[in-house]
Amino acid sequence: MFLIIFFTILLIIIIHYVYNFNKIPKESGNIPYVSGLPLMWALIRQKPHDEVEEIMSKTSGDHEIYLVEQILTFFFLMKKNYVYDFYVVNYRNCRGPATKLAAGATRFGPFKQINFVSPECVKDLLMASEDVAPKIEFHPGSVFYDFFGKGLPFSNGDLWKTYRKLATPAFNSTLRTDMIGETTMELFTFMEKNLSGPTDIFILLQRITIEILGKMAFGHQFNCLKSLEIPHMINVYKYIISFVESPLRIIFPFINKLPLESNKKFLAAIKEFDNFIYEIIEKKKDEMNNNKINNKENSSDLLTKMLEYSKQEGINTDNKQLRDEMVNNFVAGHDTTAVALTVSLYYLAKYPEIQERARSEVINILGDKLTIPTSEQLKGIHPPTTLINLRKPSKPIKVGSYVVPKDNLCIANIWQIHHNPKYWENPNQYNPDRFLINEKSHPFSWIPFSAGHRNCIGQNFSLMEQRVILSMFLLKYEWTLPKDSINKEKLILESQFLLRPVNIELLFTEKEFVYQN
Ligand code: HEM
Repeated sequence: MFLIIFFTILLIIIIHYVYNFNKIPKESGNIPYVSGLPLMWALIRQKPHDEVEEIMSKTSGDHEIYLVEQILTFFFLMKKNYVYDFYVVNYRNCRGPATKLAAGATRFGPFKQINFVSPECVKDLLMASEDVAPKIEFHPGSVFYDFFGKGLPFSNGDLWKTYRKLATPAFNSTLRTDMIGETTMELFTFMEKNLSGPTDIFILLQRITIEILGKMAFGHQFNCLKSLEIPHMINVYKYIISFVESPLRIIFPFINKLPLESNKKFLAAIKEFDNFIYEIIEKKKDEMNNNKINNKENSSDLLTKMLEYSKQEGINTDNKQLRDEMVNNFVAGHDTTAVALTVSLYYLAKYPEIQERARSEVINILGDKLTIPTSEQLKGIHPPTTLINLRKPSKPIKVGSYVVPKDNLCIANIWQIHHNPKYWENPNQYNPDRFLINEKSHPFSWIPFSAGHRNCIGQNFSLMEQRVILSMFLLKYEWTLPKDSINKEKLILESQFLLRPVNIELLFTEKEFVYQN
Protein backbone atom coordinates (compact mmCIF):
# COMPACT_ATOMS: atom_id res chain seq x y z
CA MET A 1 0.00 0.00 0.00
CA PHE A 2 2.76 2.35 1.05
CA LEU A 3 4.68 1.60 -2.17
CA ILE A 4 1.63 2.31 -4.32
CA ILE A 5 1.11 5.68 -2.61
CA PHE A 6 4.80 6.44 -2.86
CA PHE A 7 5.08 5.69 -6.58
CA THR A 8 1.83 7.47 -7.42
CA ILE A 9 3.08 10.59 -5.72
CA LEU A 10 6.45 10.25 -7.38
CA LEU A 11 4.73 10.00 -10.75
CA ILE A 12 2.67 13.13 -10.04
CA ILE A 13 5.84 15.00 -9.12
CA ILE A 14 7.57 13.93 -12.31
CA ILE A 15 4.59 14.89 -14.49
CA HIS A 16 4.34 18.18 -12.67
CA TYR A 17 8.00 18.90 -13.27
CA VAL A 18 8.06 17.87 -16.86
CA TYR A 19 5.02 20.05 -17.46
CA ASN A 20 6.40 23.06 -15.63
CA PHE A 21 9.99 22.67 -16.68
CA ASN A 22 11.50 26.12 -17.04
CA LYS A 23 8.09 27.73 -17.31
CA ILE A 24 8.36 31.11 -15.65
CA PRO A 25 5.56 31.51 -13.16
CA LYS A 26 3.48 34.68 -13.58
CA GLU A 27 3.59 35.53 -9.91
CA SER A 28 7.36 35.93 -9.84
CA GLY A 29 7.27 39.63 -10.81
CA ASN A 30 10.78 40.72 -11.85
CA ILE A 31 12.47 38.02 -9.79
CA PRO A 32 14.62 35.56 -11.74
CA TYR A 33 13.23 32.04 -11.89
CA VAL A 34 15.53 29.11 -11.34
CA SER A 35 14.55 25.55 -12.17
CA GLY A 36 14.36 23.25 -9.20
CA LEU A 37 15.15 20.20 -11.31
CA PRO A 38 18.89 19.90 -10.56
CA LEU A 39 18.13 20.18 -6.92
CA MET A 40 15.47 17.54 -7.09
CA TRP A 41 17.99 15.23 -8.74
CA ALA A 42 20.48 15.94 -5.94
CA LEU A 43 17.85 15.14 -3.34
CA ILE A 44 16.91 11.92 -5.06
CA ARG A 45 20.53 10.87 -4.85
CA GLN A 46 20.49 11.83 -1.16
CA LYS A 47 23.45 14.14 -1.50
CA PRO A 48 24.77 15.66 1.73
CA HIS A 49 23.70 19.16 2.56
CA ASP A 50 26.75 21.07 1.34
CA GLU A 51 26.55 19.40 -2.09
CA VAL A 52 22.84 20.17 -2.39
CA GLU A 53 23.59 23.82 -1.64
CA GLU A 54 26.48 23.90 -4.09
CA ILE A 55 24.30 22.49 -6.86
CA MET A 56 21.65 25.11 -6.18
CA SER A 57 24.23 27.83 -5.99
CA LYS A 58 25.64 26.83 -9.40
CA THR A 59 22.15 26.57 -10.91
CA SER A 60 21.22 30.03 -9.71
CA GLY A 61 24.43 31.66 -10.98
CA ASP A 62 24.96 35.24 -9.80
CA HIS A 63 21.37 35.97 -8.85
CA GLU A 64 21.09 37.68 -5.49
CA ILE A 65 17.56 36.51 -5.10
CA TYR A 66 15.57 33.98 -7.10
CA LEU A 67 12.37 32.09 -7.21
CA VAL A 68 12.37 28.31 -7.16
CA GLU A 69 9.70 25.72 -7.01
CA GLN A 70 9.34 23.71 -3.89
CA ILE A 71 9.10 20.05 -4.58
CA LEU A 72 6.98 17.58 -2.78
CA THR A 73 9.88 15.25 -2.55
CA PHE A 74 9.70 12.99 0.38
CA PHE A 75 12.42 10.49 0.60
CA PHE A 76 12.50 8.49 3.71
CA LEU A 77 15.89 7.88 5.10
CA MET A 78 15.46 4.23 5.72
CA LYS A 79 18.10 3.99 8.35
CA LYS A 80 16.48 6.55 10.59
CA ASN A 81 12.97 6.63 9.28
CA TYR A 82 13.37 10.34 8.84
CA VAL A 83 12.34 12.57 6.02
CA TYR A 84 15.13 13.49 3.72
CA ASP A 85 13.89 16.75 2.52
CA PHE A 86 11.09 18.06 0.49
CA TYR A 87 11.54 21.49 -0.74
CA VAL A 88 13.74 22.76 -3.42
CA VAL A 89 16.15 24.95 -1.62
CA ASN A 90 17.02 23.83 1.77
CA TYR A 91 17.07 26.90 3.91
CA ARG A 92 18.25 25.24 7.05
CA ASN A 93 21.82 26.05 6.28
CA CYS A 94 24.74 25.20 8.35
CA ARG A 95 28.51 25.20 8.37
CA GLY A 96 29.55 28.79 7.74
CA PRO A 97 32.89 30.01 6.55
CA ALA A 98 34.57 28.76 9.69
CA THR A 99 32.93 26.32 12.04
CA LYS A 100 29.23 26.62 12.02
CA LEU A 101 26.04 25.07 13.16
CA ALA A 102 22.50 24.57 12.15
CA ALA A 103 18.87 24.44 12.90
CA GLY A 104 15.77 25.30 11.05
CA ALA A 105 12.13 25.72 10.53
CA THR A 106 9.97 24.37 7.78
CA ARG A 107 7.19 25.12 5.36
CA PHE A 108 6.10 22.49 2.93
CA GLY A 109 3.79 21.99 0.06
CA PRO A 110 3.33 22.90 -3.58
CA PHE A 111 4.45 26.48 -3.14
CA LYS A 112 6.99 28.72 -4.70
CA GLN A 113 9.63 30.14 -2.50
CA ILE A 114 11.95 33.07 -2.93
CA ASN A 115 15.46 32.39 -1.96
CA PHE A 116 17.62 35.23 -0.66
CA VAL A 117 21.32 34.63 -1.09
CA SER A 118 22.94 38.05 -0.89
CA PRO A 119 23.50 40.11 2.27
CA GLU A 120 22.03 43.24 0.63
CA CYS A 121 18.71 41.57 -0.19
CA VAL A 122 18.50 39.71 3.09
CA LYS A 123 18.96 43.00 4.90
CA ASP A 124 15.85 44.43 3.21
CA LEU A 125 13.87 41.32 4.12
CA LEU A 126 14.96 41.10 7.75
CA MET A 127 14.68 44.80 8.42
CA ALA A 128 11.20 45.07 6.86
CA SER A 129 8.50 45.93 9.36
CA GLU A 130 6.17 43.24 10.57
CA ASP A 131 3.13 44.55 8.71
CA VAL A 132 5.06 44.09 5.45
CA ALA A 133 6.96 40.85 6.11
CA PRO A 134 5.46 38.92 9.03
CA LYS A 135 6.72 35.53 10.19
CA ILE A 136 4.76 32.51 9.08
CA GLU A 137 2.24 31.27 11.63
CA PHE A 138 0.82 27.78 12.09
CA HIS A 139 -2.91 27.27 12.26
CA PRO A 140 -5.13 24.83 14.13
CA GLY A 141 -5.34 21.52 12.28
CA SER A 142 -1.64 21.17 11.59
CA VAL A 143 0.62 18.99 13.72
CA PHE A 144 2.96 21.97 13.96
CA TYR A 145 0.26 24.00 15.62
CA ASP A 146 -0.56 21.14 17.98
CA PHE A 147 2.97 21.20 19.33
CA PHE A 148 4.45 24.66 18.72
CA GLY A 149 1.28 26.68 19.17
CA LYS A 150 1.94 30.41 19.05
CA GLY A 151 5.32 30.70 20.72
CA LEU A 152 7.70 33.55 19.87
CA PRO A 153 9.11 32.10 16.60
CA PHE A 154 5.62 31.67 15.13
CA SER A 155 3.64 34.66 16.33
CA ASN A 156 3.27 38.27 15.23
CA GLY A 157 1.63 41.47 16.43
CA ASP A 158 0.73 42.25 20.04
CA LEU A 159 1.08 38.66 21.19
CA TRP A 160 4.70 38.51 19.97
CA LYS A 161 5.47 42.00 21.38
CA THR A 162 4.11 41.17 24.84
CA TYR A 163 6.00 37.91 25.23
CA ARG A 164 9.22 39.15 23.64
CA LYS A 165 9.11 42.05 26.12
CA LEU A 166 8.76 39.60 29.00
CA ALA A 167 11.33 37.15 27.68
CA THR A 168 14.13 39.62 26.84
CA PRO A 169 15.06 40.63 30.42
CA ALA A 170 14.31 37.07 31.58
CA PHE A 171 16.87 35.68 29.12
CA ASN A 172 19.49 38.15 30.38
CA SER A 173 19.13 36.87 33.91
CA THR A 174 19.69 33.26 32.86
CA LEU A 175 23.27 33.93 31.79
CA ARG A 176 24.94 31.91 34.55
CA THR A 177 28.21 30.23 33.74
CA ASP A 178 28.21 28.28 37.03
CA MET A 179 25.16 26.15 36.15
CA ILE A 180 26.57 25.35 32.69
CA GLY A 181 30.03 24.61 34.11
CA GLU A 182 28.62 22.30 36.79
CA THR A 183 26.56 20.45 34.18
CA THR A 184 29.70 20.11 32.05
CA MET A 185 31.43 18.51 35.04
CA GLU A 186 28.47 16.07 35.21
CA LEU A 187 29.02 15.33 31.52
CA PHE A 188 32.68 14.51 32.14
CA THR A 189 31.70 12.11 34.94
CA PHE A 190 29.13 10.55 32.59
CA MET A 191 31.81 10.11 29.93
CA GLU A 192 34.25 8.54 32.37
CA LYS A 193 31.65 6.08 33.66
CA ASN A 194 29.92 5.13 30.45
CA LEU A 195 32.09 5.72 27.42
CA SER A 196 35.23 4.29 25.96
CA GLY A 197 36.60 4.33 22.43
CA PRO A 198 35.09 6.45 19.64
CA THR A 199 32.17 8.54 20.91
CA ASP A 200 29.27 9.93 18.87
CA ILE A 201 29.75 13.47 19.97
CA PHE A 202 26.42 14.83 18.72
CA ILE A 203 24.42 12.27 20.71
CA LEU A 204 26.54 13.10 23.74
CA LEU A 205 26.14 16.84 23.36
CA GLN A 206 22.39 16.42 22.92
CA ARG A 207 22.34 15.03 26.45
CA ILE A 208 24.11 18.01 27.97
CA THR A 209 22.27 20.67 25.96
CA ILE A 210 18.89 19.16 26.97
CA GLU A 211 20.01 19.00 30.59
CA ILE A 212 21.17 22.62 30.53
CA LEU A 213 18.03 23.81 28.76
CA GLY A 214 15.75 22.08 31.27
CA LYS A 215 17.52 23.91 34.10
CA MET A 216 17.75 27.20 32.25
CA ALA A 217 14.20 27.30 30.85
CA PHE A 218 12.16 26.02 33.79
CA GLY A 219 14.49 24.87 36.55
CA HIS A 220 13.97 21.17 35.83
CA GLN A 221 16.59 18.42 35.90
CA PHE A 222 15.88 15.78 33.28
CA ASN A 223 18.81 13.65 34.48
CA CYS A 224 20.17 12.94 31.01
CA LEU A 225 23.67 12.64 32.46
CA LYS A 226 22.94 10.25 35.31
CA SER A 227 22.90 7.05 33.26
CA LEU A 228 22.83 5.77 29.69
CA GLU A 229 19.06 5.37 29.90
CA ILE A 230 17.13 8.16 28.17
CA PRO A 231 14.67 9.80 30.60
CA HIS A 232 11.02 8.98 29.85
CA MET A 233 9.95 12.58 29.17
CA ILE A 234 12.76 12.99 26.63
CA ASN A 235 11.56 9.89 24.82
CA VAL A 236 8.05 11.37 24.74
CA TYR A 237 9.48 14.60 23.37
CA LYS A 238 11.53 12.81 20.71
CA TYR A 239 8.49 10.84 19.64
CA ILE A 240 6.51 14.09 19.20
CA ILE A 241 9.30 15.64 17.13
CA SER A 242 9.56 12.59 14.86
CA PHE A 243 5.80 12.80 14.29
CA VAL A 244 5.85 16.53 13.58
CA GLU A 245 8.60 15.89 11.01
CA SER A 246 6.51 13.35 9.13
CA PRO A 247 6.18 14.64 5.53
CA LEU A 248 3.02 12.75 4.68
CA ARG A 249 1.22 14.39 7.55
CA ILE A 250 2.34 17.85 6.57
CA ILE A 251 1.49 17.44 2.93
CA PHE A 252 -1.80 15.66 3.60
CA PRO A 253 -2.96 17.17 6.90
CA PHE A 254 -6.29 15.31 6.69
CA ILE A 255 -4.35 12.18 7.78
CA ASN A 256 -4.03 13.79 11.21
CA LYS A 257 -7.80 13.81 11.55
CA LEU A 258 -8.30 10.13 10.72
CA PRO A 259 -9.12 7.79 13.62
CA LEU A 260 -5.69 6.13 13.42
CA GLU A 261 -3.85 4.59 16.36
CA SER A 262 -0.80 6.69 15.51
CA ASN A 263 -2.85 9.91 15.77
CA LYS A 264 -4.18 8.89 19.17
CA LYS A 265 -0.67 8.08 20.30
CA PHE A 266 0.58 11.45 19.09
CA LEU A 267 -2.15 13.39 20.90
CA ALA A 268 -1.55 11.34 24.04
CA ALA A 269 2.17 12.14 23.85
CA ILE A 270 1.44 15.87 23.44
CA LYS A 271 -0.93 15.67 26.39
CA GLU A 272 1.70 13.98 28.52
CA PHE A 273 4.35 16.55 27.59
CA ASP A 274 1.89 19.41 28.12
CA ASN A 275 0.89 18.12 31.55
CA PHE A 276 4.55 17.97 32.47
CA ILE A 277 5.07 21.62 31.42
CA TYR A 278 1.77 22.80 32.97
CA GLU A 279 2.72 21.21 36.28
CA ILE A 280 5.98 23.13 36.27
CA ILE A 281 4.15 26.37 35.43
CA GLU A 282 1.65 25.83 38.24
CA LYS A 283 4.42 24.98 40.69
CA LYS A 284 6.39 28.12 39.78
CA LYS A 285 3.29 30.29 40.08
CA ASP A 286 2.52 28.77 43.42
CA GLU A 287 6.09 29.30 44.66
CA MET A 288 5.95 32.90 43.55
CA ASN A 289 2.57 33.62 45.11
CA ASN A 290 3.72 32.10 48.39
CA ASN A 291 7.09 33.86 48.29
CA LYS A 292 8.93 30.57 48.22
CA ILE A 293 11.39 31.77 45.60
CA ASN A 294 14.12 32.97 47.85
CA ASN A 295 17.36 31.51 46.66
CA LYS A 296 19.46 31.85 43.54
CA GLU A 297 19.09 28.18 42.67
CA ASN A 298 15.36 28.19 42.03
CA SER A 299 14.86 31.76 40.97
CA SER A 300 17.09 32.21 37.94
CA ASP A 301 15.28 30.15 35.33
CA LEU A 302 13.55 31.75 32.36
CA LEU A 303 10.01 30.82 33.38
CA THR A 304 10.36 32.20 36.91
CA LYS A 305 11.85 35.41 35.60
CA MET A 306 9.06 35.79 33.03
CA LEU A 307 6.49 35.35 35.78
CA GLU A 308 8.28 37.90 37.96
CA TYR A 309 8.45 40.47 35.17
CA SER A 310 4.83 39.93 34.24
CA LYS A 311 3.85 40.62 37.85
CA GLN A 312 6.02 43.75 37.99
CA GLU A 313 4.66 45.03 34.68
CA GLY A 314 1.06 44.09 35.48
CA ILE A 315 0.85 41.80 32.43
CA ASN A 316 -1.50 38.85 32.68
CA THR A 317 0.17 35.66 31.50
CA ASP A 318 -1.85 32.86 30.11
CA ASN A 319 -0.73 29.29 31.00
CA LYS A 320 -1.25 28.10 27.43
CA GLN A 321 0.96 30.89 26.07
CA LEU A 322 3.63 30.21 28.71
CA ARG A 323 3.48 26.54 27.68
CA ASP A 324 3.97 27.55 24.03
CA GLU A 325 6.96 29.71 24.95
CA MET A 326 8.57 26.94 26.97
CA VAL A 327 8.04 24.36 24.20
CA ASN A 328 9.49 26.67 21.56
CA ASN A 329 12.50 27.54 23.67
CA PHE A 330 13.04 23.90 24.35
CA VAL A 331 12.96 22.95 20.67
CA ALA A 332 14.93 26.03 19.52
CA GLY A 333 17.47 25.86 22.27
CA HIS A 334 19.16 22.48 22.47
CA ASP A 335 19.87 20.80 19.12
CA THR A 336 20.97 24.14 17.65
CA THR A 337 23.66 24.50 20.28
CA ALA A 338 24.49 20.78 20.17
CA VAL A 339 25.11 20.97 16.40
CA ALA A 340 27.23 24.12 16.80
CA LEU A 341 29.40 22.45 19.41
CA THR A 342 29.62 19.20 17.45
CA VAL A 343 30.84 21.05 14.38
CA SER A 344 33.38 23.00 16.47
CA LEU A 345 34.73 19.84 18.09
CA TYR A 346 34.85 18.13 14.70
CA TYR A 347 36.96 20.85 13.09
CA LEU A 348 39.24 21.05 16.09
CA ALA A 349 39.80 17.29 15.74
CA LYS A 350 40.42 17.60 12.02
CA TYR A 351 42.91 20.43 12.51
CA PRO A 352 44.93 19.52 15.63
CA GLU A 353 47.15 22.59 15.31
CA ILE A 354 44.07 24.82 15.61
CA GLN A 355 42.89 22.73 18.58
CA GLU A 356 46.26 23.38 20.23
CA ARG A 357 46.00 27.11 19.56
CA ALA A 358 42.46 27.17 20.98
CA ARG A 359 43.70 25.28 24.05
CA SER A 360 46.54 27.77 24.56
CA GLU A 361 44.05 30.62 24.32
CA VAL A 362 41.88 29.00 26.98
CA ILE A 363 44.84 28.15 29.24
CA ASN A 364 46.02 31.74 28.93
CA ILE A 365 42.74 32.96 30.32
CA LEU A 366 41.69 30.16 32.68
CA GLY A 367 44.99 28.61 33.74
CA ASP A 368 45.95 25.00 33.05
CA LYS A 369 43.63 23.31 35.55
CA LEU A 370 40.10 22.17 34.79
CA THR A 371 37.92 24.98 36.02
CA ILE A 372 34.54 26.58 35.39
CA PRO A 373 35.05 29.91 33.61
CA THR A 374 33.44 33.07 34.93
CA SER A 375 31.45 35.41 32.64
CA GLU A 376 34.32 37.88 32.83
CA GLN A 377 36.86 35.28 31.66
CA LEU A 378 34.55 34.19 28.84
CA LYS A 379 34.75 37.60 27.20
CA GLY A 380 38.21 36.67 25.98
CA ILE A 381 37.11 33.45 24.21
CA HIS A 382 35.58 33.48 20.73
CA PRO A 383 33.37 30.66 19.36
CA PRO A 384 31.10 30.40 16.26
CA THR A 385 27.45 29.77 15.05
CA THR A 386 24.54 30.07 12.19
CA LEU A 387 20.79 29.68 10.85
CA ILE A 388 17.34 30.42 8.95
CA ASN A 389 14.29 32.70 8.67
CA LEU A 390 10.82 32.56 7.15
CA ARG A 391 8.74 35.52 6.08
CA LYS A 392 5.58 35.79 4.04
CA PRO A 393 5.10 39.37 2.79
CA SER A 394 1.58 40.67 3.19
CA LYS A 395 2.33 43.45 0.67
CA PRO A 396 4.81 43.68 -2.23
CA ILE A 397 8.21 44.43 -0.77
CA LYS A 398 11.17 46.12 -2.45
CA VAL A 399 14.36 44.16 -2.08
CA GLY A 400 17.46 45.55 -3.78
CA SER A 401 16.33 46.18 -7.37
CA TYR A 402 13.52 43.60 -7.14
CA VAL A 403 9.95 43.68 -5.99
CA VAL A 404 8.86 40.57 -4.14
CA PRO A 405 5.16 39.96 -4.75
CA LYS A 406 2.99 39.41 -1.68
CA ASP A 407 2.26 35.97 -0.27
CA ASN A 408 5.47 34.39 -1.54
CA LEU A 409 7.41 32.44 1.01
CA CYS A 410 10.76 34.17 1.58
CA ILE A 411 13.78 32.31 2.79
CA ALA A 412 17.08 33.80 3.86
CA ASN A 413 19.45 31.11 2.77
CA ILE A 414 22.07 31.58 5.41
CA TRP A 415 24.16 28.71 4.13
CA GLN A 416 24.62 30.40 0.79
CA ILE A 417 25.14 33.82 2.32
CA HIS A 418 27.85 32.37 4.56
CA HIS A 419 29.45 30.66 1.56
CA ASN A 420 29.22 33.55 -0.87
CA PRO A 421 32.71 34.02 -2.39
CA LYS A 422 31.87 37.67 -3.04
CA TYR A 423 31.94 38.22 0.71
CA TRP A 424 34.20 35.46 2.04
CA GLU A 425 37.61 34.37 0.84
CA ASN A 426 37.71 30.60 0.21
CA PRO A 427 34.34 30.19 1.92
CA ASN A 428 34.59 26.40 2.12
CA GLN A 429 37.84 26.47 3.99
CA TYR A 430 37.85 26.13 7.78
CA ASN A 431 39.62 29.25 8.94
CA PRO A 432 38.55 30.64 12.31
CA ASP A 433 41.12 33.42 11.93
CA ARG A 434 38.80 35.12 9.47
CA PHE A 435 36.83 36.29 12.51
CA LEU A 436 39.95 37.60 14.24
CA ILE A 437 40.93 39.70 11.25
CA ASN A 438 37.30 40.75 10.84
CA GLU A 439 36.84 39.50 7.30
CA LYS A 440 33.11 40.21 7.55
CA SER A 441 32.69 42.94 4.95
CA HIS A 442 28.93 43.44 5.11
CA PRO A 443 26.81 43.59 8.29
CA PHE A 444 24.49 40.92 6.84
CA SER A 445 27.13 38.56 5.46
CA TRP A 446 27.33 36.78 8.82
CA ILE A 447 23.91 36.26 10.35
CA PRO A 448 23.92 32.95 12.26
CA PHE A 449 21.32 34.25 14.69
CA SER A 450 19.46 36.29 12.07
CA ALA A 451 19.14 40.06 12.51
CA GLY A 452 16.55 42.76 13.00
CA HIS A 453 13.69 42.68 15.48
CA ARG A 454 13.10 38.90 15.05
CA ASN A 455 16.67 37.88 15.76
CA CYS A 456 17.43 34.95 18.05
CA ILE A 457 16.53 35.72 21.63
CA GLY A 458 18.70 32.82 22.84
CA GLN A 459 21.86 34.05 21.10
CA ASN A 460 23.77 35.23 24.17
CA PHE A 461 22.76 32.18 26.16
CA SER A 462 23.84 29.79 23.41
CA LEU A 463 27.15 31.55 22.83
CA MET A 464 27.89 31.51 26.53
CA GLU A 465 26.98 27.83 26.73
CA GLN A 466 29.24 27.01 23.77
CA ARG A 467 32.14 28.96 25.23
CA VAL A 468 31.88 27.31 28.65
CA ILE A 469 31.56 23.76 27.29
CA LEU A 470 34.21 24.16 24.61
CA SER A 471 36.77 25.73 26.89
CA MET A 472 36.22 23.03 29.53
CA PHE A 473 36.63 20.31 26.87
CA LEU A 474 39.90 21.93 25.81
CA LEU A 475 41.13 21.88 29.40
CA LYS A 476 40.04 18.32 30.09
CA TYR A 477 40.67 16.42 26.83
CA GLU A 478 42.57 16.18 23.59
CA TRP A 479 40.57 14.62 20.79
CA THR A 480 41.06 13.24 17.29
CA LEU A 481 39.03 11.73 14.46
CA PRO A 482 39.25 7.92 14.32
CA LYS A 483 41.17 6.68 11.25
CA ASP A 484 38.05 5.12 9.71
CA SER A 485 35.79 8.12 10.35
CA ILE A 486 33.20 8.64 7.60
CA ASN A 487 33.76 12.35 8.18
CA LYS A 488 37.50 12.08 7.62
CA GLU A 489 37.52 13.99 4.32
CA LYS A 490 34.70 16.39 5.03
CA LEU A 491 31.90 17.04 7.44
CA ILE A 492 28.72 15.23 6.41
CA LEU A 493 25.55 17.06 7.35
CA GLU A 494 22.18 15.48 6.81
CA SER A 495 19.10 17.55 6.09
CA GLN A 496 16.41 16.49 8.48
CA PHE A 497 13.98 18.68 10.35
CA LEU A 498 17.12 20.28 11.66
CA LEU A 499 20.44 19.85 9.94
CA ARG A 500 22.31 17.06 11.69
CA PRO A 501 25.86 15.74 11.70
CA VAL A 502 26.18 12.08 10.70
CA ASN A 503 28.15 9.73 12.96
CA ILE A 504 30.74 12.21 14.09
CA GLU A 505 32.72 9.94 16.33
CA LEU A 506 35.69 11.38 18.17
CA LEU A 507 38.41 9.78 20.29
CA PHE A 508 39.03 11.57 23.58
CA THR A 509 42.20 11.31 25.64
CA GLU A 510 42.10 12.81 29.08
CA LYS A 511 44.67 15.44 29.94
CA GLU A 512 46.13 15.22 33.38
CA PHE A 513 44.52 18.16 35.10
CA VAL A 514 43.24 18.51 38.61
CA TYR A 515 39.86 20.15 39.21
CA GLN A 516 40.40 23.61 40.64
CA ASN A 517 37.71 24.99 42.98
C1 HEM B 1 23.47 27.99 18.11
C2 HEM B 1 22.29 28.17 18.60
C3 HEM B 1 21.18 28.92 17.95
C4 HEM B 1 21.04 29.38 16.68
C5 HEM B 1 22.00 29.24 15.52
C6 HEM B 1 19.77 30.06 16.61
C7 HEM B 1 19.28 30.70 15.49
C8 HEM B 1 18.11 31.42 15.45
C9 HEM B 1 17.65 32.20 14.33
C10 HEM B 1 18.38 32.36 13.01
C11 HEM B 1 16.47 32.75 14.66
C12 HEM B 1 15.67 33.77 13.88
C13 HEM B 1 14.80 33.25 12.85
C14 HEM B 1 14.20 34.36 12.03
O1 HEM B 1 14.79 35.44 11.80
O2 HEM B 1 13.12 34.13 11.59
C15 HEM B 1 16.15 32.32 15.99
C16 HEM B 1 15.02 32.68 16.68
C17 HEM B 1 14.73 32.23 17.95
N1 HEM B 1 15.54 31.49 18.77
FE1 HEM B 1 17.40 30.81 18.33
N2 HEM B 1 19.17 29.98 17.82
C18 HEM B 1 20.00 29.31 18.67
C19 HEM B 1 19.81 29.05 20.00
C20 HEM B 1 18.67 29.38 20.70
C21 HEM B 1 18.45 29.13 22.10
C22 HEM B 1 19.49 28.51 23.06
C23 HEM B 1 17.18 29.53 22.39
C24 HEM B 1 16.42 29.48 23.69
C25 HEM B 1 16.80 28.89 24.77
C26 HEM B 1 16.62 30.06 21.16
C27 HEM B 1 15.34 30.57 21.05
C28 HEM B 1 14.88 31.24 19.94
C29 HEM B 1 13.56 31.87 19.90
C30 HEM B 1 12.50 31.85 21.00
C31 HEM B 1 13.48 32.50 18.64
C32 HEM B 1 12.31 33.33 18.11
C33 HEM B 1 12.55 34.79 18.42
C34 HEM B 1 11.44 35.69 17.93
O3 HEM B 1 10.87 35.45 16.87
O4 HEM B 1 11.19 36.69 18.62
N3 HEM B 1 17.54 29.96 20.16
N4 HEM B 1 17.17 31.51 16.45
